Amino acid sequence: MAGSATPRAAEPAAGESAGPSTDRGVGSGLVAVAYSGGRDSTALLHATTCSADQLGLRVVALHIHHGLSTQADGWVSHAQAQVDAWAARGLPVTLQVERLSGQPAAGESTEAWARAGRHAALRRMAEAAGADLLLLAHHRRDQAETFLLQALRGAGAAGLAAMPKRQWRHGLCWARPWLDQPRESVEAYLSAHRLEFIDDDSNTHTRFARNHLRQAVWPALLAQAPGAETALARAAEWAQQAVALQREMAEEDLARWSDDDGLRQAWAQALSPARALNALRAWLHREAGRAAPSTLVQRLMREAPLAGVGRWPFGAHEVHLYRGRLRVEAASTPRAVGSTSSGSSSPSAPMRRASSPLDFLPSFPSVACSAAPSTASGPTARADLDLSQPGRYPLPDWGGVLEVLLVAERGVAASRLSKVSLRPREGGERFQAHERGLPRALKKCWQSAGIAAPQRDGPLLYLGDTLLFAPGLGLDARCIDPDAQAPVALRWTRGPG
Ligand SMILES: Nc1ncnc2c1ncn2[C@@H]1O[C@H](COP(=O)(O)OP(=O)(O)OP(=O)(O)O)[C@@H](O)[C@H]1O
Repeated sequence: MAGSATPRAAEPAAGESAGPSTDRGVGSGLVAVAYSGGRDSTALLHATTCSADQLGLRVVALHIHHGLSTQADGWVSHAQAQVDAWAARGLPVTLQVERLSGQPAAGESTEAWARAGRHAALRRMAEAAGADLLLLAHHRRDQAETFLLQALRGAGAAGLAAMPKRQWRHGLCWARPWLDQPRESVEAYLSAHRLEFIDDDSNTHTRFARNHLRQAVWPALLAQAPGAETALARAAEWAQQAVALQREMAEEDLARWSDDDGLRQAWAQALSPARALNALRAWLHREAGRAAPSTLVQRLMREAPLAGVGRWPFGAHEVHLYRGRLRVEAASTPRAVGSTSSGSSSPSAPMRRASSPLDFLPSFPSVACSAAPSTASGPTARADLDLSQPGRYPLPDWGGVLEVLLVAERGVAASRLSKVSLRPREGGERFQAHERGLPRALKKCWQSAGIAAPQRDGPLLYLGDTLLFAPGLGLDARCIDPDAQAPVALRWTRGPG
């Protein structure tokens, strides 16, 4: 494309080996181009139209009027005049315009609102026109900027992957044929063809992060590191490859650990922490149709593997844990905040009725199973127990089952549990919920965690004289060993073992 009169840039769009996707788009005989009237999309529309002419295809230019700028009507007129002029010269191009209605909600960024509205409108218009290939004029600088902006927001691999070259969404292939092209090539093409374009005043408005980056940060960066654009765009490609791998891995793991009934709770124990996290994130996305906030993902990783039942808010949805499976369901009211870790049904968890408390038991793989100590003589007596092997420990005298579960983090070394004392509550005990917190009265901890009296009903576990575990609350943070080789956690469930 650079400086040449040949509309080479459109060739990738029409003939690039994008597999059946691109072939199908061109096969419909119609190519759609998202045309703002600005520098880049003017060049792309021209190049595509010239290529289409040679290939016997038609082009529809799609222009979105965002209703944000007082100049937007003028941009529509410019776009129409440009397309009419090319059509008058016999080029196979027409224009479609759609005006967005509404405005950003309170607190919503104008840029994000405009992007979402524009994308929805482009999709509608391409579909109505009968095109299944839509070209966007992003180039390498745009890709580098997107990577940088995502990095500054602390994005993960998916965000750093920036924009894909092509992507099928709802039967439409969104393609960016110039994503590898430097901005200078687009400029050279414009001047070689003496093309006129609109200079959008919002591009000089530093209110938007991207524009600020373009005007203030980018020139300084290029002065220091001339190869920054290429390097950042390449980094985005690495991230795309990482994301593709993550997807493949998640598909494999979810095929094994999830089905129509939800995600099996044992997924977290069965997979490595990074893989379990990846599968969870993909599953939440699949179930809710949108990415889950990382706070929720982290929380589920921490709490869901150990909870008996639970609910975690997720926007208009809730993640429910019931009978060893996680499910994403529509949020119900009143909403319970947080999860419960007891195996008994709690008043705040009105899920499907369970015929017995055992129905709430998740199906963790038990590595070992040992019986209650023969010395146990009732819930009021003290007893020692060897809990150094993961597994289920039915304690009929206490009216429930203790489980030792392998966990990825926030556990205690199993080897420390060869002599654990079981004691009834005597009053005055202090429990520490968080590593950075302080020990507080056990009763207060139960109250603030919303643990109802029946769920507290079980043995307190001690290592020597140090409180190790309390029913409904889990491990005392003072016993958690961040460097434990095979960390385990404990869970108490009332009901017959
Ligand atoms: N109002 C619009 N109508 C149709 N397509 C648009 C519109 N705004 C942007 N696009 C499409 O999205 C691409 C990226 O837009 P963006 O505003 O991020 O970049 P840009 O560098 O300002 O692009 P341009 O120079 O083409 O306006 C554009 O090149 C164009 O293909």
